[in-house]
Amino acid sequence: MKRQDYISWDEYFMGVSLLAAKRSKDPNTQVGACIVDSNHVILSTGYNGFPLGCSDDELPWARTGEDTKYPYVVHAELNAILNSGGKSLRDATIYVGLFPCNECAKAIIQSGIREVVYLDDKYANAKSTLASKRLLSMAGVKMRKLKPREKTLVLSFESNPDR
Ligand SMILES: O=c1[nH]c(=O)n([C@H]2C[C@H](O)[C@@H](COP(=O)(O)O)O2)cc1CO
Ligand SMILES: [Zn+2]
Repeated sequence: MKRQDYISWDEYFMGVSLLAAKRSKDPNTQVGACIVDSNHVILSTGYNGFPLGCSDDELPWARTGEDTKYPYVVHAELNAILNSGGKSLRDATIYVGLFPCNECAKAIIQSGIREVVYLDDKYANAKSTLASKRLLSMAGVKMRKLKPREKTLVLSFESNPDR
């Protein structure tokens, strides 16, 4: 008989997006994204970070004050779109830890992605999130909050038959 405790596609792709977020150097919010086609093939991943060649050690991670991260950081969703290497993203689904902002929504729509699956919506009342939802719904992009069956999923690097 087949295993019964295998993870769902949704859990798998959101899990990949959460793993990508672990690469983020942002001390406050780590976001990951995973773009998937209609055959359940992963097309790309990304996380929030500074552009290629722009050092994490020289640019600021501050949220407030004179010099903040905001003008420099590339959002996870845009990084995932740009990392797809020219593959078509038409009719794809993007899994993201955090609901996309309006700038990412524009890129999502223009790249042909048709569904956004998200976990957290902690900035639901921000202008950027409201504008994002307005754009995505006008463009007919589906938005779906993932309700995972389990709160956690443990990965182990130990060699263990039960992992
Ligand atoms: O959609 C998003 N995707 C994304 O990658 N981010 C990134 C930019 C910043 O590095 C961080 C947000 O920082 P903070 O929560 O400290 O304001 O998350 C932020 C958003 C905004 O919703
Ligand atoms: Zn964004």
